[in-house]
Amino acid sequence: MVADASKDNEALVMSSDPDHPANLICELCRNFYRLGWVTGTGGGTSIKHNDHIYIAPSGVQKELMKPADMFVMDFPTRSYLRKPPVHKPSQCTPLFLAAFDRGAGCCIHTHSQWAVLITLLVERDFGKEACFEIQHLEQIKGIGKGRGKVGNLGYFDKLRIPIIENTAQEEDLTESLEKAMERYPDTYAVLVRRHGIYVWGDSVHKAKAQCESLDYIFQLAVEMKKLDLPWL
Ligand SMILES: CSCCC(=O)C(=O)COP(=O)(O)O
Ligand SMILES: [Zn+2]
Repeated sequence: MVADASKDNEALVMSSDPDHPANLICELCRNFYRLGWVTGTGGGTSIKHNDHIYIAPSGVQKELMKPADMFVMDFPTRSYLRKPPVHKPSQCTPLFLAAFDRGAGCCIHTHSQWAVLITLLVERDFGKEACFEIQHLEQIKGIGKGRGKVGNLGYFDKLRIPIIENTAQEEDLTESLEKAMERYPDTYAVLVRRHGIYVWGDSVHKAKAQCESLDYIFQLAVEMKKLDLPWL
């Protein structure tokens, strides 16, 4: 039986376990705010736990969220089990779902300035999907080889992160994000020009570690560009 979303269903989000997804999203977003990843209500995080998707509200200060603010969706039916009446679910929801459809357990969306700068440094190639490419950095080992593949990239592997063009509304990014995921089946991230990045992983731990590794690489790549050092 599917629960009635109009009822509070507080039990779905109230837990003393710090690893409960509703608690984790709040804790992660507080930390991401300090990194400049979810500034001014932008960005966010969603977690899939078994058949439940935990989604933050839209347009709220992500570092101030409480577990009771969380939406809970039933993944197989895409119906809401819990809808806090004062909010709408994140506009990023269809993009998070695209990652969950491909086996992710957590998806992080940041507005990191390093990610945005990378999208400005990689030229738009009309008719072709733009892609950030870099090689020979130790931190590349922080990124998985791809869905269904064991282990992480090696020092001599090339890291490729596709870049899609921004749209007026976040939801309208879904189609191009899905196309980029199909074109780059091994990627765990997609950059959005002049906007930010979506990063996912099999687990919360992996999504967070990959997001941190990528942000480090993007910052380094921007500094390398300033010094005229090659990425490849
Ligand atoms: C200044 S934020 C603009 C919307 C956006 O890009 C975003 O990531 C936030 O979406 P949400 O609906 O989760 O607030
Ligand atoms: Zn955004």
